[in-house]
Amino acid sequence: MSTMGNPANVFWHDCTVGKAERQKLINQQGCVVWITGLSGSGKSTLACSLDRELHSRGKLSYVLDGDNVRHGLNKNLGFSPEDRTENIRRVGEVATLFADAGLICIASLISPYRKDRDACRAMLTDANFIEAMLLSVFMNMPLEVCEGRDPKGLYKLARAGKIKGTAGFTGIDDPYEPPLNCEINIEQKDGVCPTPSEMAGQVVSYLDEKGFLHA
Ligand SMILES: Nc1ncnc2c1ncn2[C@@H]1O[C@H](COP(=O)(O)OS(=O)(=O)O)[C@@H](OP(=O)(O)O)[C@H]1O
Ligand SMILES: Nc1ncnc2c1ncn2[C@@H]1O[C@H](COP(=O)(O)OP(=O)(O)O)[C@@H](O)[C@H]1O
Repeated sequence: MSTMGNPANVFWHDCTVGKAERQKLINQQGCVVWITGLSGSGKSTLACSLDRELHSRGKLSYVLDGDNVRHGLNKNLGFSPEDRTENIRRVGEVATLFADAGLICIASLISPYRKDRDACRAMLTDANFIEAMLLSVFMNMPLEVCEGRDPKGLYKLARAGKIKGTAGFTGIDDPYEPPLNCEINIEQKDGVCPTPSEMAGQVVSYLDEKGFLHA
């Protein structure tokens, strides 16, 4: 099975209910909040906090978390560079469908390679709009902080050379390429990390300011 290009003899079929009508129905604009950062940087924490905050405001959102998606849709993928690229591509495609459905899709993945994140942004850039429908959030936490948290004990395993398979562990022996430009940068101030609700608040303010919270 080839994942490159479009299969032959396959044609696009449009339905009469369009994105604008769906958005009007739920009074919001479909988009993707893409959270990237090292393992332990707080991606899932922010994703859940943001999901809850949007829900409490009557906005429909859905979280695509790397760890969770790897239990189903992407269960055949590992952590080689090729597999990570395919992981991000598939989640990017699913997130694009959710955004087209009118939802605020929160994608939370390490997504370590710039070219893969750029490809997702390109999927979500509509020629009719100046701004992309993807809002990139960088969990800009130092490796020492992430490693200090180590809730799953994976950094410990990585340092001991016990991560199985051919792939390295991100930040230890596999690269993480920080975004060159992101819409939101979450970082510590005076050595203190913002709380989950402060981080979510930062994203909600941005979504509100850009008009995504109304049709
Ligand atoms: N080798 C290696 N490198 C990085 N991460 C690893 C690895 N092996 C397993 N894990 C666990 O997988 C979670 C990251 O999955 P992602 O789909 O977000 O990764 S990626 O975007 O494809 O790089 C990651 O979850 P988070 O800690 O939530 O980031 C880890 O729990
Ligand atoms: N803003 C925060 N302040 C303090 N601890 C946090 C914060 N965000 C996350 N954590 C803690 O850090 C650990 C890793 O968070 P998690 O959201 O699982 O990260 P990731 O999804 O990037 O691996 C968890 O134990 C979580 O409770």
